Amino acid sequence: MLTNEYVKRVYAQVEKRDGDQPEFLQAVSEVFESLQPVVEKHPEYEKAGVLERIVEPERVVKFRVAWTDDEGKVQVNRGYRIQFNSAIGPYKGGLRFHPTVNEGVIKFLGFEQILKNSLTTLPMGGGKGGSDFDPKGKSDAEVMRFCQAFMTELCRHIGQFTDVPAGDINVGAREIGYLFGQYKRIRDEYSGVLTGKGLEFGGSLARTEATGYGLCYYTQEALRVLKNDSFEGKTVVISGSGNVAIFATEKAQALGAKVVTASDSNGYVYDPDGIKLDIVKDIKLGHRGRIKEYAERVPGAEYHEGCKGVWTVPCDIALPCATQNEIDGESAKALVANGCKVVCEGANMPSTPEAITVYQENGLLYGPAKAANAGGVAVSGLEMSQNSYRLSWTFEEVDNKLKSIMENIVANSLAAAKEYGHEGDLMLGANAAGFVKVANAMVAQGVL
Ligand SMILES: NC(=O)C1=CN([C@@H]2O[C@H](COP(=O)(O)OP(=O)(O)OC[C@H]3O[C@@H](n4cnc5c(N)ncnc54)[C@H](OP(=O)(O)O)[C@@H]3O)[C@@H](O)[C@H]2O)C=CC1
Ligand SMILES: N=C(CCC(=O)O)C(=O)O
Repeated sequence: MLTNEYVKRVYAQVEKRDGDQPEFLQAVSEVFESLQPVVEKHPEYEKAGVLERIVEPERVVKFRVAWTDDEGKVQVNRGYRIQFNSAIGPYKGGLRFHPTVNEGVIKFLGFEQILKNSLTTLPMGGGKGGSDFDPKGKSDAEVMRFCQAFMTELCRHIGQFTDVPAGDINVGAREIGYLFGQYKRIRDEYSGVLTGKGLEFGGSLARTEATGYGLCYYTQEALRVLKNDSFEGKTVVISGSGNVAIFATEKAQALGAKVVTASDSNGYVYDPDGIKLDIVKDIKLGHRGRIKEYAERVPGAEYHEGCKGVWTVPCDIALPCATQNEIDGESAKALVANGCKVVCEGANMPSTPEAITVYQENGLLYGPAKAANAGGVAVSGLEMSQNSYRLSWTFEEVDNKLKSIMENIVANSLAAAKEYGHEGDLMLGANAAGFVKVANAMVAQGVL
């Protein structure tokens, strides 16, 4: 609940101005609740208007994307790039291609990205972009033509020292390659303007694995510090079967857990013997199939239509890795009833406020997305470092840096939580720790 007058006043402005953007309001509300003890301790932030400024993007770019499909029919989509905050570095954040994309969704993602990027301690500001383009069912040629049309406009606004996009939902290696090629063609510039690039043209080893691996490094460290426990012998429920889910599964299994689920937007599979990741990779990475196929290929595995049921599967640890608001209050209660003690978020904002309340009331270890899934953007930052050095580090070098960054995020979150009177609160600590660095930079740079 908001009680601090400054926080309440600014949030009321956001509600008035952006009332048609529910996901953005949800993201701001959670952060603002955490920041109340911070602004009370730092009156200089109110004097400098930091909250009023941090909730207003520095720039919103919205553009038409016209392209032709394989039948020669003209298609029109909307493109966005929201350059939210550059106080601590160039704008940095993913691109999402999904029919649900609108300005409010990109603003929630971009706002989360500001604090997430700060937590990595790397010099990256916050931004996000994407389009309502749906790659599902499109040919490679159609995806290429869309990406080329999208980048033809976007390239006016980005650059290695200005704004560095990367992947997110439905933007993977294929899309980044097409986007990179078009940027290079138009700007005649060979630079690290995107991350998640192919290894042949400046990509970083371990970037593909980074978000999922980082989620598990974060969870493992939080379990060690707070519960003197680990993944060893635990049953884990994971949602999604894309980039984050696949590599979270891989690392959780490597750390001794049994992962029993995977999902996509049609439904989920439950494998009591443990997910066979090679089969999931073949389905998803090999031929872009549906997760239903897993149950047809694996004896003993069950397929269930609809995604919500995944949260009724008994587990010790839940790692949501699909999309925002996939766990509501009812699903959170089901998790608790079935023994879940840990929820760490791989997806961005996958828990509703009601779900978070259930976690807190039942004493679950809750690792918020902006901290737990920061491994992806962290290795993106390391890709930018390698591009600047014009050299490549080994997988082990990058993976070791990633693990250290994620463990550091746990430590800094807990230190901030203690400083602001909420010892052990990983959500408040992450919001506070991420915010203070950005706020201090905004104060130092003047009112702009
Ligand atoms: N890629 C990255 O570097 C990072 C991603 N994230 C976040 O992680 C989450 C997953 O992203 P990523 O793995 O990259 O994306 P992918 O496109 O690789 O995978 C997304 C997965 O989530 C499922 N999904 C997407 N939308 C919905 C929906 N509305 N309902 C149910 N399932 C859905 C997809 O199923 P289907 O195939 O049927 O659509 C797919 O299995 C997102 O929240 C993203 O913002 C966070 C940090 C970094
Ligand atoms: N989609 C991402 C990754 C962003 C990036 O690597 O720039 C995220 O942090 O949500």
